[in-house]
Amino acid sequence: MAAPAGELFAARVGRLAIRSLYREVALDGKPGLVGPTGNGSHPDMDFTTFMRSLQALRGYFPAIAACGLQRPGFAPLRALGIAAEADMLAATAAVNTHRGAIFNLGLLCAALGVLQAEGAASSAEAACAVVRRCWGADILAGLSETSADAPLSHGLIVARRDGSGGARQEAASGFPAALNVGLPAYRAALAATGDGELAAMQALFALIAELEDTNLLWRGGRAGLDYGRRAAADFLAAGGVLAADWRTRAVGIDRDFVARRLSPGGSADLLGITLFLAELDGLA
Ligand SMILES: CC(C)(COP(=O)(O)OP(=O)(O)OC[C@H]1O[C@@H](n2cnc3c(N)ncnc32)[C@H](O)[C@@H]1O)[C@@H](O)C(=O)NCCC(=O)NCCS
Ligand SMILES: Nc1ncnc2c1ncn2[C@@H]1O[C@H](COP(=O)(O)OP(=O)(O)OP(=O)(O)O)[C@@H](O)[C@H]1O
Repeated sequence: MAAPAGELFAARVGRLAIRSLYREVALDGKPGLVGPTGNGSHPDMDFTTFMRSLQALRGYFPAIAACGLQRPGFAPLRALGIAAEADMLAATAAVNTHRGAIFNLGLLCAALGVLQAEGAASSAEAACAVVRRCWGADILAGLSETSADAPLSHGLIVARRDGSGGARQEAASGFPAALNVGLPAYRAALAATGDGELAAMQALFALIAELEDTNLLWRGGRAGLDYGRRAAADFLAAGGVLAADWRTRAVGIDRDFVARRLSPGGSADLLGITLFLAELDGLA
C-alpha cells in the first residue's frame, strides 16, 4: 500500500534536513569547527561524534515536519525538540553537537508542514516568515524563563551578561542572518564558481562576519566575538573564496581560532540552515 501524502512529505523534508547538516559538518577547513579532518576548538568531539548524532536525529526532522502539518502552537514543537536533544546526548555521550540545529532546523521543518497544510508554495522567505509569525513570541518568551527543568544554558548566561538574543532572537525574527547574509553569499559564490563547497565556505565566512554568535561570545566574550567577526570580514574583503590564496588564509584563521579556543558554532548552524533554505524552492 502506498504511504499517505503527509508521510511522504515529512520524509522528504527530513531527508533534506539531514543532508543539509551533513553538508555543513563535511565541509573541510571551517575555522574552529569540527570537520572530517579536524576537530577545531572542540577537544570533546570529532566527525564521528557528529555522524552518530545525525544518525540519532533521523526520525526527529520528519516527525517535526509532520507535526507542522497540524498547524501546531509552540508547545508540541518544544516537546519534540527536548526529546531530540535527549536522543542526541544519548548518542554522543552527553556532548552537544546539534543543540542549535535541533532548534533552528526543527522550527523550519515544522514551518514547511504549516505551508503544506495551507496549500502555500514552499520558499526560503515563506518558511522563515511562518516561524516568525506562528511561534516568534513564544520563542522570545524563553529568553526570560528559568526554572528547575530549564536550567541556565550558555546562551542564557550570555544573553544576560552580554545582552545578546542569540539563537532565540534569530529564529523569532525569521532567520534574517540566513536569509539576508548566508543565502545571498551562497548563491553569488555558487554562480561565480559552480562549486557548492566553495559557496558554502563563502556563506560561512559571511555569517561569521555578521552574526552575534553566542558560541563565540561564550568562549571569548565581546573581545572574542569581535576578533572572530573581524577575521571573517578581512577574509571576505580579500576576495573570500574567489581569491587565489583563500585556502592559506582560511588555514591561518583556523589556527588563530583554535589558539584562542574560539568556535563559531552558531554560524555553523546557520550555514546548515542556509543550505536547507537554498534547496527549498520547488520542494513541495
Ligand atoms: C533555544 C535553544 C537553541 C537554546 O538556546 P540557548 O542559547 O539557551 O542555549 P545554548 O547556548 O546551549 O545553544 C544555542 C545554540 O544555538 C546556536 N547559536 C548560537 N548563536 C546563534 C545565533 N545568533 N543564531 C542562531 N543560532 C545560534 C549555537 O549552535 C548554540 O549551540 C534550544 O536548544 C532550546 O531551548 N531548546 C529547548 C527545546 C525547544 O524550545 N525547542 C523549540 C522547538 S524545536
Ligand atoms: N561543525 C561544527 N563543529 C562544532 N560545533 C558546531 C558545528 N556545527 C554546529 N555546531 C554548534 O556548536 C555547538 C557546540 O559548541 P560548544 O561546544 O561551544 O557548546 P557548549 O557545549 O554549549 O559549550 P562549551 O564546549 O564552550 O563549554 C553545537 O550546539 C552546535 O550546534
